[in-house]
Amino acid sequence: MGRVGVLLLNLGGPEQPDDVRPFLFNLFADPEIIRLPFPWLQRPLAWLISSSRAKQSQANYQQIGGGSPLRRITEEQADALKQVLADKGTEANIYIGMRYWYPFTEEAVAQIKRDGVEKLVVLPLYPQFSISTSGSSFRLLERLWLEDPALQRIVYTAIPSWYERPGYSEAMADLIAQELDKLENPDQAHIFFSAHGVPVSYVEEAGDPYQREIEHCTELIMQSLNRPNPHTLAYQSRVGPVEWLQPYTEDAIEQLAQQGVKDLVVVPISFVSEHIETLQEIDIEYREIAEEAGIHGFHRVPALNTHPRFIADMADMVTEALEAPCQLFSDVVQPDKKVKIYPQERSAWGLTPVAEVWNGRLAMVGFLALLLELVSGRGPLHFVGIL
Ligand SMILES: C=CC1=C(C)c2cc3[nH]c(cc4nc(cc5[nH]c(cc1n2)c(C)c5CCC(=O)O)C(CCC(=O)O)=C4C)c(C)c3C=C
Ligand SMILES: [Fe+2]
Ligand SMILES: [Fe+2]
Repeated sequence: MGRVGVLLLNLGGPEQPDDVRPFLFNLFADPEIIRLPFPWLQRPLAWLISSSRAKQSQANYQQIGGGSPLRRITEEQADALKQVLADKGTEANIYIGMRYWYPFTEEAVAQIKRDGVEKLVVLPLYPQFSISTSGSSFRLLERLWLEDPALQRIVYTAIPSWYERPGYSEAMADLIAQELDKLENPDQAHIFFSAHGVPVSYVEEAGDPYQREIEHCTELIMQSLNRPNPHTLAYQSRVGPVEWLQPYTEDAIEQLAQQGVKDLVVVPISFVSEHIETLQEIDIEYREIAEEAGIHGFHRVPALNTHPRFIADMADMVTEALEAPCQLFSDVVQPDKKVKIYPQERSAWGLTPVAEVWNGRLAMVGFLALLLELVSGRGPLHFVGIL
């Protein structure tokens, strides 16, 4: 078959306090995370937001030991996957490509080239597709491939999302069942799926399939679980002033408290490893909200990490992908290609929706320029090298 590689894609996380600000800068400099009409504004804005957010974010990471455990857990997953693949007769090198921190995707791709990999499976560690996660990594890889003829010789296939695999929903159901069975009245507990949110505009304007996939995913897990418990889906980790997918996790918790729910079993479903948003946001912030609202039985289902059923399923997914027709980055970067990114209409004079959108954008640019100058003492023209 030739030399086989598996590239695991992930977000990355700061490993120590000093990493937090540059990590945040990398994240906000990504146009798939903040969608701006003017590319030149991306880096000044990323600098502004990362600078203003760094302190709070550092304090959050401090609550979980100072840094993210994401790299360590992803390396454990990679080792476990390599072993299970070898047991099945497939010798493969596993590479980790993080989007916003070490080991960066670019480093992983350079290593893949040095190792002479001939057949590559690109597997994002996000069960559901979002343009802000897997989509962003695929777009980066698409660019690296376009720029490098050596990479173009590698036969690769990219897996856009995989939450529908029975191995995944069974592993999730197993973890939920274990948590329920610790309770005095397991059937009365409310199962609370908390997915990472995205801005509504990603779904409604850019055609992100994320919300649809998350909703389908929770239904499949409930079917695998096959228990009578009521369940709710809500979205966490909102950032910034725009509207994100609703209901928001904090509001949904308060509503369930008002309905008299006593035991809440929280299931994080957008991600397969423990990270800041499970260990700090759910375990500390949302627990506090629940307790203040009167829910004293707050329980959290652990992330899959190296759950054997999950790792075995990942190994199956890799061997199946090696046999199946290849999916190129251009096929998976934006699944719903027919959707227009920005509202389009014929140009016309007057206060049309397009004019209103542009008025809003220009006002935002003016406001940000002012803010930038206030915080840094330097105007936006400095940042683009004009002054
Ligand atoms: C501002 C927009 C953001 C979007 C859209 C977004 C989508 C998104 N993110 C994850 C998973 C993770 N995000 C993590 C950290 C993180 N994400 C954002 C912003 C957006 N995410 C910020 C500002 C941060 C930094 C942390 C903070 O300051 O609050 C992480 C954590 C990595 C770690 O350090 O452990 C994960 C994981 C998904 C799945 C997703 C959309 C589907
Ligand atoms: Fe995020
Ligand atoms: Fe957060």
